[in-house]
Amino acid sequence: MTTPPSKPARGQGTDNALACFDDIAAALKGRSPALFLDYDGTLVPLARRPELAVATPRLRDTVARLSTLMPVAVVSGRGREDVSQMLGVDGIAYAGSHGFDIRDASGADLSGDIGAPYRPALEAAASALADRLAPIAGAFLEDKTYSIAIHYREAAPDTHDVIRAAVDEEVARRDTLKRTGGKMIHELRPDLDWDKGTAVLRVMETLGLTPPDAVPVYIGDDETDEDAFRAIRDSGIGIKVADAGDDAATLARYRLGTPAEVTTFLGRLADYLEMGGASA
Ligand SMILES: O=P(O)(O)OC[C@H]1O[C@H](O[C@H]2O[C@H](CO)[C@@H](O)[C@H](O)[C@H]2O)[C@H](O)[C@@H](O)[C@@H]1O
Repeated sequence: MTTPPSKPARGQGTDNALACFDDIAAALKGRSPALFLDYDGTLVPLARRPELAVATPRLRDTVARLSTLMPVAVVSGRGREDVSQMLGVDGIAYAGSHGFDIRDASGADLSGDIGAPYRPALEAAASALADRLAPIAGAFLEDKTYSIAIHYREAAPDTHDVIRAAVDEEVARRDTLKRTGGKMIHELRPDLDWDKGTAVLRVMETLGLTPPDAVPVYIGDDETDEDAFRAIRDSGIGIKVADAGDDAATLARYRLGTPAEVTTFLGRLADYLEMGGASA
């Protein structure tokens, strides 16, 4: 009788990236790494509300240090300006609204107006949902220009079905939008084949970074980060932030347990690159 495979199968995501640092270093040897970082749940722990998820000075210093050693981009579901202010590191690329709004390290626009035609539908849906959810304590909307988050972390559990139903109804009324999920949020965004994976590839292409000479390293924790893990699966290194008890399947190859562990990993990567470890 064959034993059924244990749950984390797709990309594995079970090997700790710190424990396997030498393997990762070996994969970077003689190549040009580019670093892509999710924000919430990856660089900072999740908090009750978006504005409470603040970056530590140690994280900020480490990302700034890395930005002098290789291209760095933050790829977030947040609005681009919001996430750049929350992290507070200049001279790196920021992709906001799940990649619908990308600026490179010099501030040049890499996404064009791809999301602009969807803005009226997003506004109308946000307005309708704001009215419908107003009576539900703890539910609130976050407008990220090219996506709208509907937060329910602080709403009573017995309201979650009502919130989900309202979101689904407003999406169903607008065939240009779709709903995606997240950690205690629903997201409305343009119904386009465009996601964090597209954003990563766009940044790589713009920087002239072509695998296998270049190797993207992506660190993320959420279901929208799976799009990025998929995009770099054959060319790069995916690291999922999840504790040991999280057995959700992932396309990432490695795992880190917490945002604190991510900061430690990033510091170790900076040490390694500063010592010229990746040079051929
Ligand atoms: O792609 P990310 O950078 O990870 O952004 C994903 C969403 O993160 C934020 O929401 C999440 O973090 C909040 C603060 O910790 C938390 O309260 C919420 O429950 C989480 O879902 C952000 O507010 C969203 O806009 C992002 O899409």
